Order: sequence, then structure tokens, then C-alpha cells
Amino acid sequence: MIDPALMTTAELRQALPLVTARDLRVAYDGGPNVLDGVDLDLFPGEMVALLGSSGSGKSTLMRSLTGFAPVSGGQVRVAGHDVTNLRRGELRTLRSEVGQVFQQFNLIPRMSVLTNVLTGALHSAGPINVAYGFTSAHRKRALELLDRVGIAHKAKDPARSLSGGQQQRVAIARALMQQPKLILADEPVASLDPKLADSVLELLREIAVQDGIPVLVSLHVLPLALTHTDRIVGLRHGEMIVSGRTVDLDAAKLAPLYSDDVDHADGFEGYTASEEVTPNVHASA
Ligand SMILES: Nc1ncnc2c1ncn2[C@@H]1O[C@H](COP(=O)(O)OP(=O)(O)OP(=O)(O)O)[C@@H](O)[C@H]1O
Repeated sequence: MIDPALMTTAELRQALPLVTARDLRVAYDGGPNVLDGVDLDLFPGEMVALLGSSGSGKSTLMRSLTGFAPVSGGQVRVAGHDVTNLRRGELRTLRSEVGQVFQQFNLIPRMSVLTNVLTGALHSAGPINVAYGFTSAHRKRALELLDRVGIAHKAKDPARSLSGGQQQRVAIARALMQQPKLILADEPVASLDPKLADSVLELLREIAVQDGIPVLVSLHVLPLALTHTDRIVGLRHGEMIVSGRTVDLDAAKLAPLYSDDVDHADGFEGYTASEEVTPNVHASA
């Protein structure tokens, strides 16, 4: 290991996790733990897949990182915030620092693409008039981000007129508008065909690397996780039973995540990491 005293500030920043969860437990309404002793580190610049069958706790884990889950034990730190013990007003700051991308894009359909991206600024700017309250600097930045995600030419179009892949790019630009320290993407490609899914995940990975932030992405399609991420963590019944570098993992090593999931179990038969698409696995997305 390199002596920390010899590292530059930038190197130190890369080496420190932006997110740490230790022995994290979550229980809804006094029920059983749906997350049970989860440990997680997320480092700047890496794209990490979160896998697990339906109900294993993927969304709950993401919600725990933004203070939306009823944590019953353990610790969570995100970008310097102690999420389980936030000071007054700190929750808003935390949420403004975490960009979120969802399966259904969550755009305002009748508003323009540009306005949708601008709404990303509301997290830090507070309640301002959506139509007239943005500064020219906001608009300039939103247009730059649309250019970055490849759809600046659609800026004036209503969001509803865009394809699914384009809408997800708008949602990513909106998340970037927050200048996030972390991006959480909850099944961001589950509504897209495989080719668009590849391109959206490539974009997210590029952002992780170029902006030096962690991107945590939950996925249902194993080949996508094996192709597009640096690390994979996997939940089963709320416990993290897989955690490793993607290059060290394959479908066989990930199979225990889905051992009681009939759809995925079928999808593993004859699957190797080099196959681009496993129909049964895709069918369940
Ligand atoms: N608001 C809630 N109230 C009570 N139980 C909940 C709530 N949200 C989730 N759960 C339960 O917590 C467990 C984990 O759910 P979660 O949505 O985190 O799983 P998931 O892995 O994201 O599933 P999926 O892949 O289907 O989205 C499930 O048993 C679910 O029923």
C-alpha cells in the first residue's frame, strides 16, 4: 500500500470512500430487517452494480443512502454526512448532493427537455419559479449538459416527444445539473431495449470516470452488469452475499443471488460471461 503521506490531495480523495455503510439494518414498520448487516463502500470514479432478485433490498439500500429508509441499526456516511444522525437542514443538503436516475425517467412530460434539466438546479437553489426563475448561467450549464449527453438538438422539444433512451439521457443531464457527489441509478435501463441499455450504461460509466464520482446502479440483467461495471455487490434476502471486482466474477459466482428465483435460475443454464445476451435473463428485466 502507498504511504498516504506521499499521496497528492487528488489521489487521497480517490482512495477515500465517498459512501460507507457498516452493519446497516433497515426494518419497515417494526417488521423484520429487510437489510441485515450490510457493509458497503463506494469510491470516487467507480461504477458499481447492485444485483439481487426482486425484494432482496436493492431499492431500500439506495433509499438508505439518502435518508429515505427507516434505518434500525448500523451506520451510513455519504459525502461526509452521517445519514443516520443528520443535523437540522442537513437532509436537504445531502439530497442536493445525490443525483438520482429512475427506471421511468420521472420527467415532466409536457415541459421542454431544457426545463426538465433545469429542474435539477432546484435541489440546491430552493423553490424558484420553474418557468422564469433560472439564471442565464443555469441555462448555459443545462445546454452544455444536454450537449454532453448527446441531445442538445432536442432542448426545445417537450420531454414526452423523446424516445425512452433519449428521456433517460435527459434524466441523467438533470442529475448532473445538481453537480452531484454521488449518482444512484435504480434500474435505469429496465425500460430500454438492449442496445439503448448499453449506451445509457456507457454514459453513466463515462460520468463516473470523468467526474470522479461513484455511480451505484441496480440492474436485473447480468450481462449488462458484467460488461459495464467495475465492481458488483449483490443482496439476497437483505444480506450482502456478493462483493467483488467485476473481472473476478461470472454468472456462476453470481448464481447464489438468484438461487430461489425461478426466472433467473433458468437464465443461468449454459450462460457464460462472454455471451452478450441471455434471453431468459433479459426477459425478466
Ligand atoms: N415502504 C415499504 N414498507 C414496507 N415494506 C417495504 C417497503 N418498501 C420495501 N419493502 C419491503 O422491503 C423488502 C425489500 O424491498 P426493495 O424494494 O428494497 O427490494 P428490491 O430488491 O429493490 O426489489 P425490486 O427488484 O422488485 O425493485 C421487500 O420485502 C419489500 O416488500
